[in-house]
Amino acid sequence: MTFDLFEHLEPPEVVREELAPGAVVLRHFVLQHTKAILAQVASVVEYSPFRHMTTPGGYDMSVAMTNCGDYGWVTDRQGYRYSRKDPLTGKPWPPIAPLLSQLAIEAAEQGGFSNFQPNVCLINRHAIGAKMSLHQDKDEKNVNYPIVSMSFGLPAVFQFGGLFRSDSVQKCVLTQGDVVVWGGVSRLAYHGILPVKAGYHSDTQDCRINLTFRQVD
Ligand SMILES: O=C(O)CCC(=O)C(=O)O
Ligand SMILES: [Fe+2]
Repeated sequence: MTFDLFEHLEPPEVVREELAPGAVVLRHFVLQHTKAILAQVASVVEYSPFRHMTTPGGYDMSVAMTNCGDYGWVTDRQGYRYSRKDPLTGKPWPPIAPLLSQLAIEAAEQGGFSNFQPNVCLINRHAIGAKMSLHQDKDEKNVNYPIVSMSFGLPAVFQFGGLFRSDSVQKCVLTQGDVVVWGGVSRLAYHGILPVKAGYHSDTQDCRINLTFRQVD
């Protein structure tokens, strides 16, 4: 018989924090699914391992990445793009598990976007010190769909700005189970992650895991 310590606990209360028009943080939205989601990440990683990709400018990214879905986001000296095949394995990326798509769709709905059918899940692993500089997610053919981002493990400071790199940014700490949804007039907002501070999390040890769901076409 399996015994789940948390089986009888009430799901945690979801707290909404509006960041900007079309952009919201849903605190704890996927917290109760952490173990199942991280198990799915582990099975993706077995098939398509984490790797440090190279930017078009020739720098290795500090964040290690992999993908699941019909396409995966990749970068190398040739540029940023979506690719049907994992360049490391030469094979298609593993599929997005139904639980992951379902939760991403529900989060998008809570964010006010009811038309979302994700076909890419980019998985980021931030070791201590890893960061993601301010950028726009703009490699998707269709930017009418939102981005849904789920965070696990070590906390990180998420920066969320405006449509220009020079716009001021809001900072918010994302912790395990938090989901950020941005779309509509905020879809092309600049955002990033400050270097992850040293720490230990019992579910992810010395790293942060982030999943961003996208519908690229
Ligand atoms: O790690 C995060 O919270 C954001 C990730 C991100 O912006 C991206 O993968 O494009
Ligand atoms: Fe991004």
